[in-house]
Amino acid sequence: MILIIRPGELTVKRGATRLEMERLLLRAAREAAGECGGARFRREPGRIYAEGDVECLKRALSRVFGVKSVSPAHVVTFKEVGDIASAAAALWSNAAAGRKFAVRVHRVGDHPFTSRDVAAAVGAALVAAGGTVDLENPEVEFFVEVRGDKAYLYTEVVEGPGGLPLGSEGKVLALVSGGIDSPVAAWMLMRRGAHVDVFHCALGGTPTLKRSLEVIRQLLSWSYGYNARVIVADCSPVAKAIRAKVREELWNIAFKRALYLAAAEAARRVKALALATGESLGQVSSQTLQALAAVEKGLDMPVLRPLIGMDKEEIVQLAKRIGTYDLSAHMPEYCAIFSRRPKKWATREEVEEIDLAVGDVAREVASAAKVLRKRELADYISTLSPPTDLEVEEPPPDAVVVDLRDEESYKRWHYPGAVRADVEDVAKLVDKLGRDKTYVFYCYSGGLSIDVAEALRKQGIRAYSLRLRLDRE
Ligand SMILES: Nc1ncnc2c1ncn2[C@@H]1O[C@H](COP(=O)(O)OP(=O)(O)OP(=O)(O)O)[C@@H](O)[C@H]1O
Repeated sequence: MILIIRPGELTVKRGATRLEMERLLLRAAREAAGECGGARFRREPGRIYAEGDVECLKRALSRVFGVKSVSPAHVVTFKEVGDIASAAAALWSNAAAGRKFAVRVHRVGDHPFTSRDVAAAVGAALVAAGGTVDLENPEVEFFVEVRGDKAYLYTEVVEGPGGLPLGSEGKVLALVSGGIDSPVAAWMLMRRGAHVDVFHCALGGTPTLKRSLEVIRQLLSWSYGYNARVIVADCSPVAKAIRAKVREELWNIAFKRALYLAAAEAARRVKALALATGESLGQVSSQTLQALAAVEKGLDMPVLRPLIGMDKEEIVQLAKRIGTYDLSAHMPEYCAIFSRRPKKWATREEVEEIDLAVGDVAREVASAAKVLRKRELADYISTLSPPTDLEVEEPPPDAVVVDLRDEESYKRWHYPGAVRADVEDVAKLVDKLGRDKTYVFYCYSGGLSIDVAEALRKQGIRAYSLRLRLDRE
């Protein structure tokens, strides 16, 4: 058995561009094949063949950008059409017996016979085995590709991602949050051949960071042929500056602006030519045209938004294909700078005001950010754990105990003296009750309360997570 790899768009390129793209495709294919213990590759015009663990190679190579499709195939060296028909009969008689089938033939090169001759000979052999020809509505399709003195026989065509080989375009820095959209945006640019590095702005605690990095790891499992960089910035100083210096109605826009400024700084560090985000027009209030125009004002590099015209459902479908959807959909969402009454746009003066308040701190968090490589990510994630003294069995005396569960659960039972708050309102609660108090949080499983407590600690507030194990009834 052998794997046929069909390159996509690069086959319309010519000359040096084509050669370079083929080289990049092969480099990516070699890395993908590494997951299967390696492979031997052979090139022919318009085709690549791989030999090795073909089932495994099928899965790995159908995830390589620039690949249109792959097929595991049997190779037959023939002298005449009859050899192809006998090989087909040996392989497919059982599959054809009692079923409607079609034989599809493709032929490249000079032969004393036509494609139709091959189809007729193979068809006759399979009819003899008990099958019926039905070219319009077959239950099973048999493919034969004749090239030179070889015929490739296969039944399966697995679609690849298409696009262009990674590295055939320049470098982009993608802003990836761990939510559903931004990994899809990054993937779409990878598919167009860009080398994509990732910028992540960490706002919560260790559980959120771990999950976001898992999303990024899954995204970068597609980055064959490029050891992408992941830039992780601790953005709690940005959140703190926004809360202290910016009017609440502008918080959302201020955060986005700070993100863009930080990412632009990081992009200069890694020599990326453009930023990319997962914004799509009108999806949420901060994604109006006016808000997008405001947050990118004066940036000295383009902001690419590959999802701009897509519906949420289309984005979700792609996220499922990429494998990030399940990880993204279960992210706990703690946001230190969530406003319930956000402005949908900002004037030039307001953007200038925001820049004064957060510009320096945004650039600082980017300069201080940790830069990891794709291949180090798994080890790095496994080393992450929240501060050891974050979880307590009992609240310290005089602590404010905060229940982060829903109202009904709170009514049924709550820790004696606890107040209830939605996670979005925690920061406001702390502002109201005082930043000098001690806070103890609990939720259903401990994930969210650890996250909230850790995020508050980064802002200089004494905070803990109560070790309670409560089931959501
Ligand atoms: N913490 C973060 N780190 C890096 N980039 C971020 C972060 N938060 C948001 N972004 C970027 O800003 C874009 C818009 O964010 P916003 O929260 O408005 O939208 P979203 O639809 O929730 O996006 P996503 O599903 O990607 O989180 C995201 O798609 C992403 O590119």
